[in-house]
Amino acid sequence: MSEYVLQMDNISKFYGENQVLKDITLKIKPGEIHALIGENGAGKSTLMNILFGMPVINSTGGFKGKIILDGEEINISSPMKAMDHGIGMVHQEFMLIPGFTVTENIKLNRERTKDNPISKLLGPNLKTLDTKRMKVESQKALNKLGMDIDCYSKIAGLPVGHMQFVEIAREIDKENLKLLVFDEPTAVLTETEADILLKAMKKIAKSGIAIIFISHRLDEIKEIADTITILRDGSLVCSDVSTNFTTKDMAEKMVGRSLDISYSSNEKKEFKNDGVLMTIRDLKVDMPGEYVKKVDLDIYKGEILGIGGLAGQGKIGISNGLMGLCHSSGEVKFKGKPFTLNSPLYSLKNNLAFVSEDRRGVGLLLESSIENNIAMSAMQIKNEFLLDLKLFKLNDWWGIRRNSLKYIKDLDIRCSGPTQFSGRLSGGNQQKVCIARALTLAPDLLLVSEPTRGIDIGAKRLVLNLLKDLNEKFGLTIIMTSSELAELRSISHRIAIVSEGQVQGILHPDSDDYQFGLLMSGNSLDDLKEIAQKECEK
Ligand SMILES: Nc1ncnc2c1ncn2[C@@H]1O[C@H](COP(=O)(O)OP(=O)(O)OP(=O)(O)O)[C@@H](O)[C@H]1O
Repeated sequence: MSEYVLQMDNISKFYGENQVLKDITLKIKPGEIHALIGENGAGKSTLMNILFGMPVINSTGGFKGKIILDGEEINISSPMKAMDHGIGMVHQEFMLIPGFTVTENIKLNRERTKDNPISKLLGPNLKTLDTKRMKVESQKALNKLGMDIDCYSKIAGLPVGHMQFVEIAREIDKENLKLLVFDEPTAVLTETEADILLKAMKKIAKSGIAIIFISHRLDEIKEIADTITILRDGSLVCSDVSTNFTTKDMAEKMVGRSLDISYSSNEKKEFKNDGVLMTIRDLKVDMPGEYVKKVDLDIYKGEILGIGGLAGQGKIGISNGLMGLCHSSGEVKFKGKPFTLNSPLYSLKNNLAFVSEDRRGVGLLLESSIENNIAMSAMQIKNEFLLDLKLFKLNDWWGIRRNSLKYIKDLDIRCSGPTQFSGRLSGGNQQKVCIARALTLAPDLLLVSEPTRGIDIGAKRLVLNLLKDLNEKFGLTIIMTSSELAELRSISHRIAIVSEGQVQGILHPDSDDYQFGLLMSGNSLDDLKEIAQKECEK
């Protein structure tokens, strides 16, 4: 019996001329949580795609090196083969079928069936689906993760956090599972959900299943990983037990230079108040899992308004409602004029731009180039990057190229060039393309939802600094929704906390942690004052 459940020996991979993995060796013991970290584009997903036999590997010339499972060299030519070998993968982007229920997704291709009179007569192909048993088993898998999700709900419409748990439940429901790969599982989760997941991962590892854990959240890696392997530009930087790293060490080894990883609060959080840009009254948004029940807010011209709160409380719904992506009602005024809800086109034409938390669903054309993706909305909405030749219009390729090169540089989009397909970028770099597209619209109000999700620690700072610069230099008004309070605090002028579909209160970013915590758990500003008064009297 081998000491390692998995060995990947001397793995190298080229995409065309570009060598994205250089002689990587990875060794994983049973029951170990092995973190794989590196900047966006370092090669983590490619290494895991090789392990999982993803078609993109074979169709681009295969790879060099050996994969050894339980001491035996194996050939993983497809994801099906990987699953047969007991390798499971929770993908960075969801692989769920939206029109199917939670149970149907968990049990897909592994359905339980039972006999009926016809199947008894004519053979097992005519057996009936055993929905009851499938539901019980799916529920059990979800319970193991500490999640209470209705197994009969359709996937479409579930909050992204819940979708993530369904993906994981599907994997742990498999009987021969030996190794489970988590590719940024907490990127779409709130802090509370992430805590639940980390605990569940520890439980899964304790049962003897090895875990490869890819994450950009270094604190959680420090918390649960036994071993850490760091990749940089396709090369292995080091691999060691986690107790030998501090969070700062990890960050510096990832980027190859010393790095200040603390979020500094915005030095001067004063903005020039040029009046109200948008008033929102009695906003209701019908976003499943993120219902907005009654929101009243004033957005000041030139401010960065942070919106925080726990998952499922409605913070995500506000931007999706204003952008017309979910049915909403209420009275909204923009620049003093009534603003029409429920029309994405109207919102875009009226100079709102949105970077969605769901970059694949609402975001990118994956089979189109980076430069097209960046220019697309401005072409469609504002007729930009088009040469008007009276009878017809031509794409202004030079303008499109120049614009994309600017954002590739400003946002440090790691790519082979502006013509690379967006679908072939790493997840974090896709997020940067979404941001570039929104900025190309030169909006009056930019709504960004979880803008640094899936982005590495160096790039995170870059994106936040960019938002801050746009605000300070050009007076751009920004609404940033985020699950990370530290991130909200670092650039927002005010932070609205949403709980139970309502804004519970608006705090200054330097307010104490406990004040944010109390608002998040449904207390009002009056409750806060009362609690503070009682503390004083003690
Ligand atoms: N299908 C593809 N064709 C060409 N190049 C690709 C393809 N997929 C990935 N790449 C390139 O391979 C490199 C490694 O990408 P990979 O997705 O493995 O990075 P990553 O470390 O997982 O990044 P992230 O943290 O952003 O997910 C990147 O330069 C990327 O542009």
